[in-house]
Amino acid sequence: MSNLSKYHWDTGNHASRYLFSHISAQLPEPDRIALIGASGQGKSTLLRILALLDSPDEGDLIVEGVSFKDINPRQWRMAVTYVAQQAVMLPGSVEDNLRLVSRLHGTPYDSILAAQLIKQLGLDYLDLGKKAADCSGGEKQRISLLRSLLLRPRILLLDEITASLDMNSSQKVEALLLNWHREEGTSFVWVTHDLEQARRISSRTWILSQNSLQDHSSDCLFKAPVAELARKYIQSTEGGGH
Ligand SMILES: Nc1ncnc2c1ncn2[C@@H]1O[C@H](COP(=O)(O)OP(=O)(O)OP(=O)(O)O)[C@@H](O)[C@H]1O
Repeated sequence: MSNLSKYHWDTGNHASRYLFSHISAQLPEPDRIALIGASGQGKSTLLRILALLDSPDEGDLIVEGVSFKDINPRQWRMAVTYVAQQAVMLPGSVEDNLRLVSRLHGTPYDSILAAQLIKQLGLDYLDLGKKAADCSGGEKQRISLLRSLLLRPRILLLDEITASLDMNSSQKVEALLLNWHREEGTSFVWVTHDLEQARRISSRTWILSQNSLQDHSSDCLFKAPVAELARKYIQSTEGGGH
């Protein structure tokens, strides 16, 4: 992304007209990014823009040399896939939900991969014929992740996807995604409020704060004294974008 900006809904009520302003970052090679920042800084909005579910007001997004302006958004979303915090289940069974992705994109349904992922995510007890709407929040979250992985995107945008999971399920998701990154070369940008999780899953950490984006090596960032880290993390609340 290059010089990306999003204006506030209502510029009149804010010190700045920007939710975030002229932010840039590159993924020169497959990478693991944690995206952190105080509530309301625009992390979800940024992920939604990266997936073309919302539009930037300024700037450009480029994947493999192609600007978002020159590509069909559906094709873009096959390569850059957003996994929402509140998983949305489509009508029908769990299996209908998993098959939907291939139906939509005209690709064959990889039932072997689906079975592997179901197991790795600890969902093998689940009856695939069960109505997806009747699943628990944590089950829906994992089904929605699985649905996205079946697309084999280049970049996964993960919005607090372990927020409603117990520790054991959360660890399974982390292990699966780290392994997926290693084996498939998929990059991810993972929004989390859990700094320990950010440290475990990322090689770089982006901090969205005071309308701008800081890019840190996670190794260096998480070696910093806690007070320094907390200052970097929360300075956004001290009269930044709001
Ligand atoms: N153009 C805009 N698009 C999206 N959100 C906007 C816009 N202008 C202002 N906002 C406000 O900015 C905030 C951005 O919310 P968003 O969910 O992106 O933040 P977040 O950093 O993900 O927060 P949280 O950590 O609480 O999930 C919201 O309060 C929203 O109403």
